[in-house]
Amino acid sequence: MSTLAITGGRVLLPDLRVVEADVLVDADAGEVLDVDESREVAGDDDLDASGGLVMPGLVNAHTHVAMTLLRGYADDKPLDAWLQEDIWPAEAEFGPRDVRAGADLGILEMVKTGTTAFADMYFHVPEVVDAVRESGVRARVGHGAVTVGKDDEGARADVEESLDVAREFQGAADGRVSTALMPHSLTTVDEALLREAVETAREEGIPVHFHANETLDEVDPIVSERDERPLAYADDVGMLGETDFCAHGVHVDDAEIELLAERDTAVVHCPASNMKLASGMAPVQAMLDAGVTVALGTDGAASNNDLDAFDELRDAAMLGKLAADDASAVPAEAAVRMATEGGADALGIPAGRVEAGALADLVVVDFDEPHLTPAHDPVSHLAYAVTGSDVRHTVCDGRVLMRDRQVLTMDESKVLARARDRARAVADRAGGE
Ligand SMILES: N[C@@H](CCSC[C@H]1O[C@@H](n2cnc3c(=O)[nH]cnc32)[C@H](O)[C@@H]1O)C(=O)O
Ligand SMILES: [Zn+2]
Repeated sequence: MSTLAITGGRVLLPDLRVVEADVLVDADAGEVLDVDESREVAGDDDLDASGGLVMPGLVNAHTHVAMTLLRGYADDKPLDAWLQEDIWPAEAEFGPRDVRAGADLGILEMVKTGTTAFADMYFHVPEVVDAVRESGVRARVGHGAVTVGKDDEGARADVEESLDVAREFQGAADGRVSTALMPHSLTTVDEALLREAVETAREEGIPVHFHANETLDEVDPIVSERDERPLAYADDVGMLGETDFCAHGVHVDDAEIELLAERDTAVVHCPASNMKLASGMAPVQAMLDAGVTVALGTDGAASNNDLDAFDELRDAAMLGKLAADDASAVPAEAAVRMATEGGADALGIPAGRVEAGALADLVVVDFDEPHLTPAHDPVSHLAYAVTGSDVRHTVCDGRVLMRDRQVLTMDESKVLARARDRARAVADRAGGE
């Protein structure tokens, strides 16, 4: 067994207490062996955490990672117009190599800003899997299926591709890749095809991930056509299981919140995307009060416009107060839990906590910075003052991916150059800016 010791720092424990301790990791099994307050650990390799805080790697539980190529491509529009007029025409120009370049760029950004696991809904998924494999991060991936605007054959093929991808890549990259059936949303996938695919997913034990109740433009037609709330429809289709997770949950009523809690279906809150597209404010404190598992997601880089999960943490704590009209809503501890164990729960991975037996998905945040001084309460800083650029080391599955801000598994300048070239060519083909 080879071991990694993370020494000299403080450690964020699962109960959110912060103690002086070293962390010993089994680098082969990718697991935390010990959190040692006596500071007597020694490992085959050592990461210096002095002046820093060892904490769980953040989980970005909803993104479209290759959309980094469209960062800043189209801003300042509502969801529907933004997707139809700008994003979908540009994405129609994406080939596999574009998705790979965008995925590499997004993963590089996430590793540098302390995210160790993410959920990704996109297309050309084999490219995303390769990017995950080579970079060393962890992800639950899926093919986003859309049937609107397609003929019967094309619609069925897209939904089948989503099932096929989920079957094929489950367990890839030494188990760091898991999968889900990913119907895009309740309004963009045909009902009969949706029911059939979800039934198959249930039989085969495949989780389901989808966009839900993001905007009123999406909720209102369902309510008027079906005379039921979107999540009642989703429940009837069978996509609110305990391994399932939906993104957004902005416009949910009390009965839908109850349903999510009863079914143990996680909601991925995406505050920056919801603000930028003016989608609305998710009732996060009400969901937490009802016992819903809430995770955090950046959504794609084109509606954020970065993949820094620490930004998301801060936005969640801020927007949660505004939504509840209560400054005590979504306190720092709740936001930190959403970004760590909430995300791990949504993705179904035993991470998000620094304790023996958990996955060794860890980051070290530098606290020796002007904007983090003094540190009366480190958890407050994590929610309100830390940014992704404060991350010193990133470890995933027991392997050091970034040491002293140097990413070891990717060639940073090459990734940036390739992404710039690919993004420019996509924009040219799409006739954009
Ligand atoms: N197979 C589909 C692709 C779906 S991938 C998932 C899609 O979600 C889109 N997307 C990104 N952000 C959001 C959002 O906030 N709400 C809904 N869709 C989004 C993204 O641009 C991407 O097209 C097709 O052939 O069109
Ligand atoms: Zn999305």
